[in-house]
Amino acid sequence: MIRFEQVSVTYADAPAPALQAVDLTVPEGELVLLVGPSGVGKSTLLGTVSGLVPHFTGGRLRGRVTVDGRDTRTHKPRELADVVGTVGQDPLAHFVTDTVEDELAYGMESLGLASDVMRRRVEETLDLLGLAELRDRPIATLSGGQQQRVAIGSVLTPHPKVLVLDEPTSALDPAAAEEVLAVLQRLVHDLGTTVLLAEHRLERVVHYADQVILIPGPGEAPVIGAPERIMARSPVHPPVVALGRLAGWDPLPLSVRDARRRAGALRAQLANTVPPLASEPAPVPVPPTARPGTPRTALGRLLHRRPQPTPATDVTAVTHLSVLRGRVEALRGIDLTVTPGETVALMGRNGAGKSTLLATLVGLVEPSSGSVSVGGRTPHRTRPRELIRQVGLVPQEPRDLLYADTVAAECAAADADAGAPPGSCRALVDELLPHVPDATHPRDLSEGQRLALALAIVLTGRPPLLLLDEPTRGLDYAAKARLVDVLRALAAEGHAIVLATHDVELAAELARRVVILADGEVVADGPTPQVVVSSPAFAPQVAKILAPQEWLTVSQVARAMAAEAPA
Ligand SMILES: Nc1ncnc2c1ncn2[C@@H]1O[C@H](COP(=O)(O)OP(=O)(O)OP(=O)(O)O)[C@@H](O)[C@H]1O
Ligand SMILES: Nc1ncnc2c1ncn2[C@@H]1O[C@H](COP(=O)(O)OP(=O)(O)OP(=O)(O)O)[C@@H](O)[C@H]1O
Repeated sequence: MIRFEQVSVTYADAPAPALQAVDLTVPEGELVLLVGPSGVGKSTLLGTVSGLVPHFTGGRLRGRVTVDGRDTRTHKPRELADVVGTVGQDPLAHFVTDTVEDELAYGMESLGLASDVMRRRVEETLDLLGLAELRDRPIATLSGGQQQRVAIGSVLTPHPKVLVLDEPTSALDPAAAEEVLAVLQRLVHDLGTTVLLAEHRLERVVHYADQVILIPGPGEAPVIGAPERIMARSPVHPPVVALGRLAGWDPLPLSVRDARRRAGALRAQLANTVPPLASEPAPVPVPPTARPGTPRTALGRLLHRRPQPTPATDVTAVTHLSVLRGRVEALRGIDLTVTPGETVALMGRNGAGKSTLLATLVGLVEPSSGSVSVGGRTPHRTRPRELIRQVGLVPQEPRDLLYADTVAAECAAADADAGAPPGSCRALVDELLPHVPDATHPRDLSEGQRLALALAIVLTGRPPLLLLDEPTRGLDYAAKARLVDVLRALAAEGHAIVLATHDVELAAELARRVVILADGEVVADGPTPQVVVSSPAFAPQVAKILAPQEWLTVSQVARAMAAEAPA
């Protein structure tokens, strides 16, 4: 259905091709998963199928890509629209109408479908993706995950033969991600649709794939094959595969169910070992601003070189907080206290109120009742200049924080805003991610680079309370591990960290405490193992495989096995 013949793509002014020597075929009626580390050209490959590369991105495409026999270079994306449905990494940028229902109908209208067909498909899709209650809502008022569902729904309604999806579950809660993948699988099985999708969170998708395409590194030729065969050698792989490799399981399991069947011996081996703490060292009961002594980490030293802001009181406290957004009661009666050095994961389904809670802590949203105190101040009544020394938010879309034309200008502005010496923000960017060029427009950075820049800008103010909204969207496993190191270092320096996330693996790795929101209320709040191990939605893969034992991550198991091994 999709054929790549000797395809290479070189963007304007790029020193090397973003994609090289791609020669493969995606058969009709299969779900094919595209994997590889960040920046190897996955989005570029998907773009050549929908025609966005090179028609919209510029650059030079060599070789030939055909979809259902049509050459994507000679057909404009518009002329491929009846065959290919595409969801990009940033759905918000591609919405064309204002409300949910209109957006679902738009693609069909452009293709001139009969109105009774359109009506039926809109209803079907609203149900399929759990959007019925939101049908009249302006898209701009939806939560991140709700918007992503609309974007997926809008490409399903025209029933294209081919679906091309770039990280379609990145903003979805775990249950919604499973539902969307089940829908895609149904289209593949029942309608013979061909699906090509790129995803970083392989734990969510690999067991649905008929085949996997791996691009192992920049400029390297892709390989395609059965998921088990590719996962056995892939540098990016989900925890279930990492555990399988560690335990020497052959064949390698791809699903929790297969792994549980093989895990008897490992469970017995670990039965008498108490899982070491997966997360950061014990909380430091002193706020970062008042902490004496020499910081232990490079990042800590970097942060400490800067002038100390006024000492803040230690805790963040939210009491009986309720928030109204439009007519939606987004938060109801929330009580929450966060102490210095604590890392808290805020989880819950799409629309549960996580982003709203973070927005309230930085004063972007006013409580309708109850109170919020951050460093002794009430956020929405505090001047921004003063507040950035108490609390910083890295938003779900880091782009929302970036205004300047270059990385250098962003950093200079951040230094000035925070009253930090020139060069402070830039040094932080380098620490987080080397080789981010000064002169690049933030728009042209990769997802991971943009996140590093946003994080550095926020950290320049050295806020004792750091908030991150879905910080692992678009990050590969290596970048995620770096982010974990950085956040652990910050927690060790006494920063309090609250992260809203759907990434159960990140929460298991990083957070000592998990708070679960449902429909605007706190429904669970406790130590990570206790909250997540028995939860089908929020348990990480290792917990599901080794339950009822309370192991959360592969690194915990690896440490325990190493400690047991004879010297
Ligand atoms: N429009 C563009 N102009 C110039 N360079 C680009 C453009 N889009 C992507 N690139 C560069 O091409 C390379 C491949 O990018 P691409 O987005 O395809 O990678 P990816 O594998 O999808 O990465 P990620 O997993 O981070 O999304 C990167 O080095 C990127 O900076
Ligand atoms: N401006 C607004 N007007 C009306 N409703 C809104 C507005 N902003 C948010 N909401 C609603 O408030 C609820 C909470 O949204 P919020 O963004 O806090 O959820 P979330 O838990 O962060 O979701 P996600 O996981 O999808 O990011 C959702 O039902 C959302 O649709």
